[in-house]
Amino acid sequence: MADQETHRVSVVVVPLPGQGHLNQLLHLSRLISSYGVPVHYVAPAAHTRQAKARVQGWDPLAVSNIHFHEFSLPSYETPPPNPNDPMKFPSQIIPLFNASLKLREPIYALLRSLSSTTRRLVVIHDSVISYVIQDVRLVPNAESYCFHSISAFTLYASIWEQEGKPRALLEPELLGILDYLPSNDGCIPEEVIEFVKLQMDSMPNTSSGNLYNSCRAIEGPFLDLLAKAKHAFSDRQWVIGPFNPVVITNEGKKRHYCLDWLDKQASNSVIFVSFGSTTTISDETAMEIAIGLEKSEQKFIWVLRDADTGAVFEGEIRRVQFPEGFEERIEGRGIIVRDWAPQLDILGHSSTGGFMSHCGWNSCMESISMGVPMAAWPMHSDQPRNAVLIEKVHKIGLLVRDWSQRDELVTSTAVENAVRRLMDSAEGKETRQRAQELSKLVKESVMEGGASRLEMDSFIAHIRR
Ligand SMILES: O=c1ccn([C@@H]2O[C@H](COP(=O)(O)OP(=O)(O)O[C@H]3O[C@H](CO)[C@@H](O)[C@H](O)[C@H]3O)[C@@H](O)[C@H]2O)c(=O)[nH]1
Repeated sequence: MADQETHRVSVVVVPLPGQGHLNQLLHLSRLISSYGVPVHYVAPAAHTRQAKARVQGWDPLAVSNIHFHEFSLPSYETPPPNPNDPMKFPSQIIPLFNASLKLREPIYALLRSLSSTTRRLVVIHDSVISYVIQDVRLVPNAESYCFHSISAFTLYASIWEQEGKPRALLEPELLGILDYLPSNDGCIPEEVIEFVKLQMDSMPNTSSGNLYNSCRAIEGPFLDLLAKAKHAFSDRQWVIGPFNPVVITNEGKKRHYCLDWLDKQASNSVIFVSFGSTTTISDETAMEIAIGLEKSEQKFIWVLRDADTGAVFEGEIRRVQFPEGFEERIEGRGIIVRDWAPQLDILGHSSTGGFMSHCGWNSCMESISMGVPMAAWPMHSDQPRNAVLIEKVHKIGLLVRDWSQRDELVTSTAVENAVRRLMDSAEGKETRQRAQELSKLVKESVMEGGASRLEMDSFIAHIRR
């Protein structure tokens, strides 16, 4: 797809420096660069390194037209996560988010210098870091697009609530879904609500459109509602997900040992248990998961790592004490990974038949793309609402624990039951079948002529106009 006219447009992407955000915009950079458009990826140095080291399914070093701009930040506190905090939001990274606001000036300087090298400068920024790109309005040939890192369903639900839950214009089926909305209590601390508000207030009122890492096959009705809703100062939208590759090529990359283990397991026989990059569970909960997995008698890969800190490559790996003899008893049946695991590769492996997840939006999109049904255990942020999309809307997962019971300990019996239901029951089989059907539609949507591919083509044509 090489382009003769790459000099006509350059793209700058600005993620929030957290894994779930860095990852999506790095995948999007790959998609845009595949049209021959140069992309400038802007983040603090450690977080650029993080994004590149962790991305799966392709090699960012092999793509010559993604340029990484690594900025330094003023020093900020990097406390460890607190496993016993009942609020599971990763408060330890708030100092990093606040320090990132200092990127406003260097980003403005970068935009000014790139502005003279291109006819049009396109800035794609995460909605929750709008503050740092607000000077885009001072760059005459620049225009900005807002990327939403969460599901359209969750975004629409919050707009609907802010508007006082109007019912008049909504189809009964959609109202039925919105009526399931779990409370936002316990999702996000006050400090982060204030941080997000600052970002919304900084959003350029000249924003040229909204970009979603979603797919009409997954969230069509909610994307239509968002197109009509007055938010983010623009009614233009492009729905171009999944950003993650749906076919994985890891040529040349060292293979993780758990993939070799998966090669030896039967199709759909392994449950993958992982709670993303922002959740730290208590020793007590880890103990319940251990006992539950053992009692379920199912094969598993369990990623037992603490959430990232603000200094992503520093900090100790916590070791949880397991029940006596646990690790010997599960040998051959289960693997515990204590560091970063190749989640996309694991979900794409034919032996993986279920995913116990916190329902971060990346995890949902990756699981849906790969056709893996979920056992939803939302922890914070948008996750309880994403779980509604998984469990109620598409019926491609079940709940480990309802959000209304978030203050109670999830027992080993609850874990065992969820694992058995998903991996070893008629209900689990039907759930997996639905997940595989949805995956097929999602994969088709990013192929030539598919809905997401056409919208991506249209976005590229629009920025090259
Ligand atoms: O050992 C690991 C752990 C995580 N991942 C990857 O890390 C990403 C995690 O992203 P996500 O599933 O979205 O979870 P969080 O890291 O918790 O993401 C934050 O950001 C998301 C996007 O805004 C939100 O939806 C979440 O609620 C929020 O917690 C995914 O791509 C995973 O594949 C790995 O590859 N290996």
